[in-house]
Amino acid sequence: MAQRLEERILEYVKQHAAEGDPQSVVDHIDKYCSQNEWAMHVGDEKGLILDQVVKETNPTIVLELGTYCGYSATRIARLLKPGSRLLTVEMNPENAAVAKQMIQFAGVQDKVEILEGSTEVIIPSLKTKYGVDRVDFVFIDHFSERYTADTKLLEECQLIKKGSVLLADNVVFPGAPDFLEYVRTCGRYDCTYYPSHLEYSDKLDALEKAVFKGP
Ligand SMILES: O=C(c1ccccc1)c1ccc(O)c(O)c1[N+](=O)[O-]
Ligand SMILES: [Mg+2]
Repeated sequence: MAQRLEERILEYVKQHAAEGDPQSVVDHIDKYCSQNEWAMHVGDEKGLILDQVVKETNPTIVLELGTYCGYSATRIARLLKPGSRLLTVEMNPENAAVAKQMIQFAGVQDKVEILEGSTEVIIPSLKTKYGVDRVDFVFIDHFSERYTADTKLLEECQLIKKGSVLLADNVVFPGAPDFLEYVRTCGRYDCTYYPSHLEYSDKLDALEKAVFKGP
């Protein structure tokens, strides 16, 4: 049996999901993590809200903060139009290695690039090192203590422009009170709150959408 939870999830997907089918990969991760071992993917309930916001945004360039095993990268990439790309940042190299294999198995590797490292280092390098001009959609799902600082960094680096959409996971559990305060009161975002539940749980959680109105 694989030593790490993330490797057990990948093994289950490889043995049971349909290779090249991102929906099958997503469904099997949800099945494993709801029936066998809890893990911190955005999950199926909040995932449907994520799908809806991605579809209404129809982004060309997506940035994800917090790859983990690649569940939401796979979930987002399956909805992206040809020629669009998703850059996802993961600071844990073991998780990045699992995510790389998960994304490859799902067949979305041509749309997804995993950037290993911390957000505070990678965000300022997106323009120079990764050829990014602006990001249309940002899924914020790493440690909630970094949500506000990284949002300010995206503004300062001029990576978000009028109309860019931020969608933050876990604004109720574990909670991101300073992020909610910031985006709701700084005057530069139109915010929408989506109440839901923590993945694979009946604990309350929510997503917050913050559409940038410009500097
Ligand atoms: O922080 C945790 C956490 C806290 C305590 C125990 C386990 C995980 C968490 C919980 C649910 C999430 O959806 C999520 O994205 C995270 N996270 O780390 O980014
Ligand atoms: Mg989360």
